[in-house]
Amino acid sequence: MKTDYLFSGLPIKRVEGILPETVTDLAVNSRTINAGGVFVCIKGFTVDGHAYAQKAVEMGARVIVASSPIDVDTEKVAIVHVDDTNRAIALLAPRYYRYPSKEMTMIGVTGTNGKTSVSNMLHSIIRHIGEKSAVTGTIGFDLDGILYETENTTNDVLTTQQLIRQAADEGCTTMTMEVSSHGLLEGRLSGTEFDIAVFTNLSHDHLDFHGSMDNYGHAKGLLFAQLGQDLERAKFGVVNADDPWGHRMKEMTSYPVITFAIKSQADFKATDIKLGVDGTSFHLLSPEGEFDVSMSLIGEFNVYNALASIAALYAKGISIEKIIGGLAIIPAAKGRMEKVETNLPLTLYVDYAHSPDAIEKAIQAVLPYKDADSKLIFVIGTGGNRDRVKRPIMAEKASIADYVILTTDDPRDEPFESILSELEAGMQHQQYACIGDRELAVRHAINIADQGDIIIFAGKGHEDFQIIGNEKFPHSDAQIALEEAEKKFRSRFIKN
Ligand SMILES: CC(=O)N[C@H]1[C@@H](OP(=O)(O)OP(=O)(O)OC[C@H]2O[C@@H](n3ccc(=O)[nH]c3=O)[C@H](O)[C@@H]2O)O[C@H](CO)[C@@H](O)[C@@H]1O[C@H](C)C(=O)N[C@@H](C)C(=O)N[C@H](CCC(=O)O)C(=O)O
Ligand SMILES: Nc1ncnc2c1ncn2[C@@H]1O[C@H](COP(=O)(O)OP(=O)(O)OP(=O)(O)O)[C@@H](O)[C@H]1O
Repeated sequence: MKTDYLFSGLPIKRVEGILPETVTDLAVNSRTINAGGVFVCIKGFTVDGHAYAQKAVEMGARVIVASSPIDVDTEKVAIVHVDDTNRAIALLAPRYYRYPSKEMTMIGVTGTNGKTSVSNMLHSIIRHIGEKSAVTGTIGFDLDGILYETENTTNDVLTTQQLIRQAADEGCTTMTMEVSSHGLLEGRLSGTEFDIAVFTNLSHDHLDFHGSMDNYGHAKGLLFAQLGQDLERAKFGVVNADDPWGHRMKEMTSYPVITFAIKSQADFKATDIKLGVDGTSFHLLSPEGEFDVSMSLIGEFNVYNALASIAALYAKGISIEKIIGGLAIIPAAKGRMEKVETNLPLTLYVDYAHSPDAIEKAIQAVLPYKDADSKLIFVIGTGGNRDRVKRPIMAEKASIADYVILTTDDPRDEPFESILSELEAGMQHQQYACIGDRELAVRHAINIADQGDIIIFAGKGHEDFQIIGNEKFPHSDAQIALEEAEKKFRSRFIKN
């Protein structure tokens, strides 16, 4: 790319050395920059990228963008001095990738719970009707059926633009992105033009980062504010009218807002909801008339997720018949109330609930189907060195289950004892155990289970690791549970 073009529009304080005519890469990581590239030094939470400028030069960088003094040989490399490198990369990244979000319908999904579930519903339905689609989020980057690992739910601004470019070049008509409040506040979405912004709900989470619910809600609202003011373009907000924050989101955009709800008046409303053990059906009231909807996903929370998806795809211009045709056949997102296949006499679910509201919703999804003489066992852990205020509230919600096993979910550097005692403070009954080692906690759940019991392993979802210290160790709730259950139940209950 022509260097002049890349840097036009960037407020530059001064340039040292000679800028090359063209550059071949744009990077924020000295370890992966290609020769001939521009390295932007980012001050992170852990290290300062300015310390890696020399390494980037050794890798072949031709230009360094910096906001602090750096020690490199300006015979070999040009230094572009700016005030703020975070703002610089936010301007450079979309330009370098040629503003790719303008080439597709971009859908952003935000909210405390349901982002992954709704994003994957949208992606699956779009693919079902025969269009190419991409989605990024907690599970990774799914480029029309091929999954790539990513670091964050909402990636850094450079990765984001690179993934959008990949999706556009692949011919995707739509890209759906899970939008985290961290991502919005840190400007990771700069240069991403969304067409549809979806808000699922807001409840207690991440208060260690945001400080208050008001700040947290405001951060989510940035997605709606960032729809912009170019009212010539057809853009839409989609909000949950049953959530008090739905109205606040509506105030943050000038674009039309479509509402969905179960309890309140809304454009898309579910009535006559039938929650089954193997699926859900409801009657849909919509601006296009009434429809019967059925799907294999369980729990009332998935009715909300389905309504959000129907409203967003309606905003994109897809017919409601086609949308509900797709909904009828889609599987649960990986690790979201996902049933573990087994012919042993137990029902096992792996779930990603790690906020108080999600815990309550996950338990309520199965409680009605439990036999009177069987138990619902709930295994729940929380992360170390993160939001401590939510711990007792998580245990309080988990107490709806008959038996609760309190454990850890990425303890990091925090001792098991402090995590467990803060969880334990919220327990509402005595039927529980505290077991810090998650593997032992999963085995204990199987060992206290009787035939016919239901166990939900919550918090890890799709993840196949446990972070202890700074290291990721392989860990799968489903695999450990099946192994233990085979030992315990196979000989006892399965004849032949
Ligand atoms: C606290 C936080 O936001 N951390 C993010 C941040 O990491 P960091 O600031 O520690 O980065 P750093 O290691 O200091 O590096 C600074 C710079 O030096 C560069 N560097 C570093 C080393 C080197 O050898 N060479 C080099 O050039 C790095 O590439 C980077 O440009 O920048 C990284 C790259 O973009 C992110 O992956 C990382 O997210 C971490 C993994 C994280 O846990 N973030 C959480 C708080 C988060 O953002 N979560 C939300 C989801 C929340 C939800 O559940 O809803 C999310 O969107 O993921
Ligand atoms: N609409 C919803 N309302 C409340 N709880 C939900 C909803 N959808 C899913 N859940 C519960 O929350 C858990 C997490 O769901 P999901 O991964 O879709 O949310 P998320 O917003 O992507 O979460 P995260 O930000 O942690 O990745 C699920 O496993 C389920 O237990």
